[in-house]
Amino acid sequence: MIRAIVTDIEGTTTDIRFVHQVLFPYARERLETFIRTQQGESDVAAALEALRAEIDQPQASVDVLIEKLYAFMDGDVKSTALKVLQGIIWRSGYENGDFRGHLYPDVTPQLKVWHQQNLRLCVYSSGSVDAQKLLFGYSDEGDLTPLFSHYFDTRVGAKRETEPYQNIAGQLLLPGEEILFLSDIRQELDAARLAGWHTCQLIRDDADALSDHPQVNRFDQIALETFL
Ligand SMILES: CSCCC(=O)C(=O)COP(=O)(O)O
Ligand SMILES: [Mg+2]
Repeated sequence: MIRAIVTDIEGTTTDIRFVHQVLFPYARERLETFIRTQQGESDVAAALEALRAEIDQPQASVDVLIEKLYAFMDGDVKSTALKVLQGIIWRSGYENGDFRGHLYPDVTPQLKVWHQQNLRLCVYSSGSVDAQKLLFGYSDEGDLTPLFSHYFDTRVGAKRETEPYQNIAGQLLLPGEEILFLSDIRQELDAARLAGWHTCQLIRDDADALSDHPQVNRFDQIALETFL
């Protein structure tokens, strides 16, 4: 019996175009000025130290770090440090009303149904936990953060590896067979299944439909009783 649903964001709850055409450019345009002016702030300084550790260059200058961050953005590298910095930059965009978190129209009604049914709802995204809370807190549908009990990002591990799914199950105090993972990416679903989780692939727009995971186009097509 499914007791917790863990959802990905990009391509699952949210249009990839919102992430790649709105969020990523917003952070990219502001990144260099932001780092140069805010590097003394404790959260930014901590992220820059984390980046030095990620690239194994403890003495790296701010210029080197900025260059590395641009390379990561170019390659859509899911660097934890980059994701933390992007999340900090996005806050002003949400707070100023420059954009709101996109959600496919089928997502919020189904999350509310599952919440009513006392299922635990969680997020696992490469975006930082703060960025996840911003997206759902300033969403097209209002503040949805009360629906979620847990948020996980790459600090628990990379989404295409199995260990993070084992860690998340441990934190939820649930066996894998009581957790359903929703994602558009086959390799993430493969990793979750290896941890014993149930899986369901969201096929939105032109997503990769080649997988042996159960597939749906919308959240309201997810029938929990079929995950035995
Ligand atoms: C929290 S919204 C930004 C998502 C993001 O930065 C990203 O890289 C997409 O990751 P996901 O794991 O949701 O596909
Ligand atoms: Mg995704």
